[in-house]
Amino acid sequence: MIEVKNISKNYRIFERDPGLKGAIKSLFHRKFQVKTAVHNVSFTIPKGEIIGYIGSNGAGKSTTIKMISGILTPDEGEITVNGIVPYKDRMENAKIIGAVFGQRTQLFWDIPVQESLQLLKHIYEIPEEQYQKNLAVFRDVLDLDPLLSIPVRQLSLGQKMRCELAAAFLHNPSVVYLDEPTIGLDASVKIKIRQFIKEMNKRYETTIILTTHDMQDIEELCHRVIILDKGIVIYDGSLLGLKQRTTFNRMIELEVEGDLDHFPLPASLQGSVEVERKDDQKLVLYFNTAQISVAVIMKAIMEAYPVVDFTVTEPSIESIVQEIYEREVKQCESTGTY
Ligand SMILES: Nc1ncnc2c1ncn2[C@@H]1O[C@H](COP(=O)(O)OP(=O)(O)OP(=O)(O)O)[C@@H](O)[C@H]1O
Repeated sequence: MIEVKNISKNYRIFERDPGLKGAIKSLFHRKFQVKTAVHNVSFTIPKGEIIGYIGSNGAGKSTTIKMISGILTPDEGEITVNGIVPYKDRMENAKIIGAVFGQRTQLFWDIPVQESLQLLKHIYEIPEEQYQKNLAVFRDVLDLDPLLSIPVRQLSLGQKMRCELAAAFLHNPSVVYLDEPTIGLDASVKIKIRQFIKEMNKRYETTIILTTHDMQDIEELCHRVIILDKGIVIYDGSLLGLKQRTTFNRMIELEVEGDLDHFPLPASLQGSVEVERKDDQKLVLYFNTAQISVAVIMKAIMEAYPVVDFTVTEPSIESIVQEIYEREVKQCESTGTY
């Protein structure tokens, strides 16, 4: 269980005038700006939950993860991970957590993966039986066999990520932080990695905090999402609830035979749907199922248009998150708060 109560973190960014004169001056008068990366953030994550911690670049996601994993100390507020205060008891905390930080590696660059995993076994004092059992699962789900004898520096990005995940879960941590685990990977590796995360969560009830810009990761892995914007939590709730918050929760893409100019929107749909014209034959209708059903729209459409093809889809989470950001910005502008 992770409990985060009212944490804030500011960074001091030192400023220096250009040139030698500036360098000498800065030795005596250090000017700095204060940047608030995380402001008054609170949440609780029960054991075994996978949460998506999302937000735009610079929103404060990594800073939060660094505080929960004990790398940084919050300026204000409190954190406990399974009862341990991570930044006070780093050694104890390290035993119960695992982490994958996008571009960094915890494997040893020049030695074969298998030997890196052996070293981690000794560092974490993993019993032989547990090590062999976990390795067997990782070899199977992450398809590690062809990679074990290769030094990390010779692996591709996707191959390295599969090994990083094995390293992060090797000691059966109860909490794992995954920072962009699928960034830059091709579709088949992404699928494999998501399967692995699901499998670990199910098998060992591992609590997982996932930061990602890939909304497919969120769709497939998380029931709950926390959205951060400029260091502040702007949404904490279910993925379903997030989808329901959007103005339009469905869209129908439509292709007609002939020119759309000859077919005005049926009067019964006016006011209930928003229309986007793609080209002479293609149209997208946006609407909310709380106001009007797909069946009512389709009946009116079939009567009014010579329909060739149609699809009913949900808007992407990316567009929903974008809408929530924009709503937040407008609210801040109208109240004068930022
Ligand atoms: N070491 C640092 N010194 C000064 N400012 C920092 C430092 N680390 C982060 N920041 C600033 O704090 C803010 C939050 O950064 P953070 O890395 O937590 O965001 P993020 O949500 O993880 O972004 P991204 O999605 O780009 O990784 C940003 O404005 C960033 O410039």
